[in-house]
Amino acid sequence: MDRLYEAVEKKGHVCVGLDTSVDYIPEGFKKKFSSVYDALFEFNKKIIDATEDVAACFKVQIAYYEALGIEGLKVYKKTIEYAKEKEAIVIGDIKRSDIADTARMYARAHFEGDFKVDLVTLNPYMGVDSITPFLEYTDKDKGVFVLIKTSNPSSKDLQLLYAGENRVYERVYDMLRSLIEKSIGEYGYSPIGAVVGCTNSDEAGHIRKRLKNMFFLIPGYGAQGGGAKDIKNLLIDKNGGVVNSSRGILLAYRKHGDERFELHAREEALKMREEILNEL
Ligand SMILES: O=C(O)c1cc(=O)[nH]c(=O)n1[C@@H]1O[C@H](COP(=O)(O)O)[C@@H](O)[C@H]1O
Repeated sequence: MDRLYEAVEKKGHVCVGLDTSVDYIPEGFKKKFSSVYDALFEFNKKIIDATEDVAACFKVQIAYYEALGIEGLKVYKKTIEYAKEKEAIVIGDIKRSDIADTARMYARAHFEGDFKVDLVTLNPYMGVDSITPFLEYTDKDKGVFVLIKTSNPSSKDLQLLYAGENRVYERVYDMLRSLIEKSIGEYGYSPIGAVVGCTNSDEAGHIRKRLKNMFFLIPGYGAQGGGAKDIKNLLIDKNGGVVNSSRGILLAYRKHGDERFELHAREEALKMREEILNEL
């Protein structure tokens, strides 16, 4: 998390989401390759090349690759490796949750194995023992983002319910608090971060105050309606979070009526960075 904090200081708040659906690849570009998997990897490479100096990190959403089977997972692996070659910080958006022994295998798969990344997203629904196996890697420079208040409309179905005096998402924080407090890094953040969408403007200020020492992964920007104005209340002293945009960046070219996707992705990422900084 310290490295992510430093990346935000250096490059701004943008996290480029590589949720690359094959349908997002321009036809002209796709035609240059004999397989859809090559097209997918080359598309990701060009997006990484075009945005690496603007992006604090990349988030690779595994579902888009899993959906294509083994060959898709090879592209997931190669995409992570390519970003790592560029010394980028990579979040594996895997949203896992399972009993401790199984969680240990997920942790091994995504922190040590073929799909090795710096940070992963976790679903806290199964309780603290589904999270702790991942924390065995925090001394190896790894971290996690736990879903707290997500960006989707149905996040209110469970996360906003009261469990006693506090809402469920606050209880998730309370469940993690002692682990957070014993692992604070150089800039005041734990390797246990929080996913908090920027579509929750009513709760944003309260969430930021309540979730002490958690660095935020903030999705919902652009395609889901979140904007720069929604970010300010989720940050502290202009840092403390990265803001993800996936479709907004990958598909920026479609607004321009040409296929220069890397150029438009870069422009979109620059614009997003600027818009956020202007609000802070
Ligand atoms: O954990 C996430 O990244 C996540 C949490 C959340 O609350 N909402 C959310 O949209 N996401 C992810 O963030 C990305 C959003 O994509 P876009 O809406 O295209 O920018 C997708 O990869 C989602 O899976």
